[in-house]
This record gives sequence, structure tokens and C-alpha cells, in this order.
Amino acid sequence: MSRPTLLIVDDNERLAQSLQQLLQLHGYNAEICSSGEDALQLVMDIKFDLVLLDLSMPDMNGFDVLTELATYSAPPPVIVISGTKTLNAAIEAMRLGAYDFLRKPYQPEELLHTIENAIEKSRLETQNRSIHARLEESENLYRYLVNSSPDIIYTLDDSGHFTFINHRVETLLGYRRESLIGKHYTEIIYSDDFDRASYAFNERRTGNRATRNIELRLKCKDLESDIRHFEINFITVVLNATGTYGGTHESGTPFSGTYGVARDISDRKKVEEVITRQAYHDTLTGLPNRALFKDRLNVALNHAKRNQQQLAIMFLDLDRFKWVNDTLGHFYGDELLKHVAQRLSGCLRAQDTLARMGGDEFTLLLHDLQQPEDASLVAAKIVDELKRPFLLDEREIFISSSIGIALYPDHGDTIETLIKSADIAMYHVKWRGKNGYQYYEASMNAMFHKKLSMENELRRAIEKKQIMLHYQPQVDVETRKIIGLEALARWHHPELGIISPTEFIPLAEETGLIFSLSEMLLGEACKQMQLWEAAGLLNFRLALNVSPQLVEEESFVSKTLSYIQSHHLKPEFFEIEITENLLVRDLENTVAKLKALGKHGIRIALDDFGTCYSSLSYLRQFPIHNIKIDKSFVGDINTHDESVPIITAISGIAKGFKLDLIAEGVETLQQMKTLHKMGCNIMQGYLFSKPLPAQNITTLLKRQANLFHKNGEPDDALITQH
Ligand SMILES: Nc1nc2c(ncn2[C@@H]2O[C@H](COP(=O)(O)O[C@H]3[C@@H](O)[C@H](n4cnc5c(=O)[nH]c(N)nc54)O[C@@H]3COP(=O)(O)O)[C@@H](O)[C@H]2O)c(=O)[nH]1
Repeated sequence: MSRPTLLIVDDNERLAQSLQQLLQLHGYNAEICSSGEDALQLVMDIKFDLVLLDLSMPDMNGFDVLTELATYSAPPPVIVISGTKTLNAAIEAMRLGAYDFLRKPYQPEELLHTIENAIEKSRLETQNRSIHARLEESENLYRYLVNSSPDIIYTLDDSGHFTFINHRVETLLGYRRESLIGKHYTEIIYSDDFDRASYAFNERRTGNRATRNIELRLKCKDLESDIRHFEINFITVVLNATGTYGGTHESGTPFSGTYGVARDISDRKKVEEVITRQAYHDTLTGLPNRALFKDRLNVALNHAKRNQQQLAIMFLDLDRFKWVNDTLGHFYGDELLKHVAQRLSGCLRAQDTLARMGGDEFTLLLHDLQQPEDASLVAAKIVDELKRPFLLDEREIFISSSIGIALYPDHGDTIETLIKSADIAMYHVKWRGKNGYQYYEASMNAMFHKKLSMENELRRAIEKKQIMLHYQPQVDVETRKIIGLEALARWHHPELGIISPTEFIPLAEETGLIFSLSEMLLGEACKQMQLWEAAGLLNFRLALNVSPQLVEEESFVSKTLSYIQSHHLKPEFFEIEITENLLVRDLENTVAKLKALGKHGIRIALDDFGTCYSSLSYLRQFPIHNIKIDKSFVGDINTHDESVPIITAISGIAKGFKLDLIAEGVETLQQMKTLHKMGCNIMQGYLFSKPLPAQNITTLLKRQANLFHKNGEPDDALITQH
């Protein structure tokens, strides 16, 4: 420890020096000055531990020095040493801040003792001030940290009343913090969460066992709040709370309340809610998705089992949705699905569930059925509703729906079996011709599995090119020449032999495999036509059957032309056979496409003429070149009287509209002669030839070329080839 430094202020030099000697003897440094002004200057320049001040000095007395020193920050303690006898002088000196007053002459011990005490007191005061300043600094820092915290920080007393709460409560909840002090914590708790809150807000435990990350909703001040307006009336927080005890939390000290920190997680909750919603809802229609449907079905099943109730589920698939998507584009497809969802919702009771399983598939859950027939009432209503045209961008769209119905407990007692049964029943409606509803029946299972395995086999057959074309000649009976061939698909099944297109074309159409199959067959037909052209045999037209879905495809015209052109063939060598049911589907679009093909020289033949509802206005609107009399009329021509007037009428129509006429299914000479007499020259049928593989047709074409070349005459041998 360094020696304390003292300042002796006395105009009596002798006295000052003897005092200096005394002090030095007792371990002090002592400086002397003889006037008040000098003393003040020295105190300003040097840090003294004590001043020994005489009162009566010329110019500036001791009182003036004391008065001046009082204006200094942290002045040294002053002991006044004076010969003045009056009590008032001592009182005045003490009032002006002197530590003590000693009267001359003094006892050296008394002086030394007083000096020691004064220095020690001054040291303690300095130490105290520094501790105080540090404390204030740290308190300011903590106050700043607490008030600028993004979390609500609070303390409660032992009965749950706020003793402190930081500023964050104002911005988050809208309460003034002062208004909450003394209020019970329930003032800010969302009423549904009172029970949960009571644990955290009465927390007595500390350390690891205290409340950690409990989720709660805190109530915002109501809308009339003068501080802030809130759109929502609560926020979600995650809360950590701990008990507080008098002093430190040593055991045995009394519980004084709770300290807690609440972090606002409302934004995170909102994101979580969106994610949860997306996980259980279809984003396009807003309907429950497959996962939520299954969940609801599970709950409904348990309820129905407990209460011996019946319920129905429906599996709905839109007919012709693919057409809308492919022809009008996905925007319209999506719009249509939204409209469908709305109409379906309108057919159900509030407690029923409607879900979108994906694509154009919807499922419906009907609770608490009184009788099984109730489901069919709903299904019939839906079928009717969806038959009404949909107006998309001022365009009327016609679709229909196929619905399968499965009942609990009759058709299954688990989620999976019920959905599967409804799905199978829906497929049955599709196979039956769509647009309707059907309850599940056990017998449907076998057929469903047969169809499914057929579908897989068909897919493989297309990949392995097991499906190929046979060609059937179309003959001009007057010249006896082959003027055309009809390409007809055949499936060469490795085990089942040849499968008829009447079996696999509808399946290909239902499953969408028709697109890949048709492309494959068009490629094959073009390749074969190229070979016949190279062999100098190409002086006929090839008729191709196309399914309605194909014509409805956006790229139908460009794809067909690009195949033909990429094989360097003339479009005039091709004819497209369409059926009347294509004409009733999307008139405007179909006409445009057929006209486009016609412009390139491709002819259009109307197949199976007379079997459907044939509006003559179609013939006027359509770019048709050729009508084919259906084989059912031809077959009956010599046995049923009514076939003759029908064929006569068809022949008249063809003449009237200046269309070519071809009779198909001609099997006998008698049929041929009758048809010829009725004005039909072009015929196709077993009488001339069955559909044959390409190489047999090549032989036939070569024979024809040779015969005509040699004789210039038709040969009867051309007529029957089997
Ligand atoms: N979309 C596609 N449809 C196709 C394709 N290939 C064939 N088909 C259609 O399948 C239906 C059945 O065809 P198929 O079993 O080949 O029957 C045709 C002829 O074999 C048969 N025919 C011809 N002559 C006679 C006869 O004298 N008697 C008799 N009982 N049957 C005969 O008629 C069918 C010709 O049909 P049509 O098309 O109406 O001219 C059939 O509807 C095909 O259209 C394909 O690749 N794509």
C-alpha cells in the first residue's frame, strides 16, 4: 500500500512544518501550502487523501476553501484545525462538509487517530461509489436487454400477480405494461388454455425440472385498444418458466414467485398450419385429399361399428375429363375440376365428406345411412348434376360421371376393402358405357381382375409389337379391281392365338393405351405402304380406323400428316374411317380437324352408316367423302325385307350428297348382285377376301397387276380368295 498523501493548509509556517514532521514520522507524505487559493489549485492538480485546513488565513479563509471544495467532484476529506474557540465555527465547518474539527492545541494522538479514521472513511466511500456505479451500469445493461428482448419476460409474485413485465408485452399483446403490474396472470391467457397455463404460471421448480417449451395462446387486448389494433385476438407463445426464491434459490429459502420468458411463435404456427393443411387437402379444389379421406373414413367406420350404423362410400371418376385436358389444355382441366368439386359439394349434407383422390377421381363418404337405397339417391343426383353443361370461358363443356358405391358392412369393413369395392363398381360402370352408378357386387371381382390382367398384357403386347395389321381388300365389282384396303388390327397372343380388335380396342380406349397402339399401327401401315409403292403396287387407297379419342387429341392432324410425309407417301393414298358417335362429341373441333386432313388430300369415310342416329345435317357439315353401309344391313339383304329400303335410302343419300358408297360384310354372290343392282359398286367382305397379313395382300396385288397387265381384262379369280 502506498503512503497516504496529505495537504497541510496553514499560513503559520512554523506550525505547518512541525505538523509535517509529525505526519512523516507516522508514515504519511505531507505537502504544505500557506493560502486558500494555492490549496484549491493543488487539490485540483494532485490527488490528496486528506486536507488539514486552518480556518483563519489572509485573503481566503478556511470556510471559503470548504465552500469551494464542495463544488469539486470527489474532493478529499477535510479536517479543520483551528485556534477558534467558538462552537459556531466548528458547526459551520461541519456544515460546509468538513470531516472533523480539531481545536489547537491538539493532542498528536488525537490528530493522528482522526486522520486515520477520515482516510479510512474516505476510502470506503470511494469504494462504495465505485460499487454503486458498477451496479447501476449493470442494472442499465440488464434493463436494456430485458426491454429490447424479442420475448415477453415477466415475474410473478407467489400468488401469480405480475411484479414485472417487459416492454414486449405492449407490441405483442397491446397492454400497457404498467396496467398489468399487480394483475393476475390469467388476464393475458386465452381462456381455452387456462388449465395448461396454470402449471407454467405457478411453477415452483427450478433448474432442469422447471417448465420448458410449453405452448400457450396469449390473449391480445381487445380491438378498442388505444395502443394498437389487432386483426387476431391471440398469439401463440412457447413458454419457459421457473420458480424464484427469496435471494438465491437455495433450499429452505421461501418461494417468492415465478420468472418466465414467452417467445412468440405465431408465424411458425401459421406456417405449420399451412403445411398441415397442404398435407391433408387438395390444393386445387381445397377438398380433403386421400390421406384425410382415409382418416375420416376410419373415424366413421369405428363410429358405425359401435352404433351398428350403415355407411356408404362412392368412388367417382369423370368421363371425358382426359379429353378436356388434352384438347382444351390443363388450365381448363383445372377449372373444370374446381366446378365439379363445387357441384358435388352441393349434393351432399354438411356431415358427409367429399375428397379428391387425384386426377379426375373423387370419393364421397355418406354417414349414417337409413337404408342402402339412400346412397343411390345421392348418386343419381350427382350423375344428373354433372351431366349439365359446364360453362368455361363462355364455352359449354359436356362431361358425365361414373360412380361405384360400396356399403359398410355389406361390401367391406375396412378402409381398404370399401375403397377398393367402390372402385371396382365404378370400373363396372365404365365398362357398361359410363355415365351412371352401380353398387358393388361380389361377382365383379373376377371380371375386374381379368380386365386388369388384360390391360397389363395389352401394354406388354404393344411394347413387344404383338399387335399388327391385316388388310382387307375393297373391290370395284364392275372392274373387279382392288381399289382400296382397310387396315384392321390383330393381336397375335403367344398363348391365346389371334385376339379380335372387338376385344382389345375398347380396353385400349378405356385405359388410354389407344394412343401408343394407334401410333404404332400408323407407323406400321406407312412402312407397308412404302414397300408396296417401291414394288410398283401402290394404286389403291388405305383406310385406317381411328378411335374418337385419337381425333380429339390436339396433335391428331399434325401427327397423322407427319407420319405419312416422313415415309414420303402422298396423303391421297389414305382414308380415315370415323364412326358417327365421334360426330356427336365435339362437333366444331372435329369438323376443323377433318377439314384440315381433307385439305391435304386425305379422304374421310363414315363407317357403320345407318347403325346410329344419323343426322343428315352431319353429312352437310362434314367433309366426308365416303359412306360405308354397315354389314348388318348387307347380311340381311336377302333375308329381311326392311334392309332393302334402308340400303336404297343410304344409296340415295350418297348420290344426293355426291359421296362414294361402299358396302361392307359382303359374303355371298347374291348379296353382291343385289347391292350392285341398287347402285353400289364398291364392296368389301369375305366374298372377296378376309382381312389378310401384308405378305398375302402383296401376292394378291402382284397377281392383279400381272393379270391386268397380261390380259387387260378382269379376272374372276380375284373375287374369291379363300
Ligand atoms: N380404332 C381402331 N379400330 C379398329 C382397328 N382395327 C379394327 N378396328 C375395329 O375393330 C372392329 C372389329 O374389327 P374386325 O374384327 O377386324 O372386323 C372387321 C372385319 O374383319 C369384319 N368383316 C369384313 N368383312 C366381313 C364379312 O364379310 N363378314 C363378317 N362377318 N365380317 C366381316 O368387319 C369389320 C370391319 O369393320 P369396319 O371398321 O366397320 O369396317 C371394327 O369396328 C374395326 O373398325 C384399329 O386399328 N383401330
